[in-house]
Amino acid sequence: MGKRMDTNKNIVFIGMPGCGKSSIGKIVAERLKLPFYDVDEYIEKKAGKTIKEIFQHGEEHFRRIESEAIREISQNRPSVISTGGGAVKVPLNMKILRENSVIFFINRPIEKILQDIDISVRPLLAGDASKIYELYQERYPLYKKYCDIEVMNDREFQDVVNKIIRFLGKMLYDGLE
Ligand SMILES: Nc1ncnc2c1ncn2[C@@H]1O[C@H](COP(=O)(O)OP(=O)(O)O)[C@@H](O)[C@H]1O
Ligand SMILES: O=C(O)C1=C[C@@H](OP(=O)(O)O)[C@@H](O)[C@H](O)C1
Ligand SMILES: [Mg+2]
Repeated sequence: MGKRMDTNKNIVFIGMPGCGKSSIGKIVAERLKLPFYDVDEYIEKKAGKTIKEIFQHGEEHFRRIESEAIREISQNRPSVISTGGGAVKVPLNMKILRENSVIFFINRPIEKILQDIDISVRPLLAGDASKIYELYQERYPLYKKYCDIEVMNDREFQDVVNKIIRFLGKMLYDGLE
């Protein structure tokens, strides 16, 4: 039997923009009766601006604000945290999260993502949804590298959430290894 899971860990979701992190995170938090933080929402509330407006000052500017938000949110343990799709681009974000979290990679087929999302509110895809394929090539190795567990989101939300909760239960019992 492996090491027991520290029950004080955050539960973090990473994955492509539009893969379901915000929706799934919210349901998992409700089911586990834990506080829920969506990093993008937290940033918008704190800055009083939309993500799109913040991006007008450049991606680097957004990434700095995003890192600060991740650092602040990760201190409220235990919480459920849905990151933005690009959080994995900054190694320090992942160092902070890996110290005190269980990290789930939500993987959703790109075709399904393209069916659902409104690209106008996702600055990196604005004007050209096919950019998502390039993003996927670039980021897939990072999502794999930083996650503890990969979960496919190609069914109903409730099925995916049940799977995540079963994993967490198993971890509590057996540990991560
Ligand atoms: N399993 C699913 N079933 C139905 N719709 C889904 C599913 N997963 C994601 N979606 C839809 O995809 C869109 C993006 O989801 P969201 O939670 O905002 O993703 P993210 O936070 O990863 O960008 C939403 O409209 C959401 O309802
Ligand atoms: O992939 C990215 O770089 C981004 C994803 C967005 O979040 P979602 O993954 O929730 O769409 C948001 O943080 C911002 O537009 C940048
Ligand atoms: Mg989101």
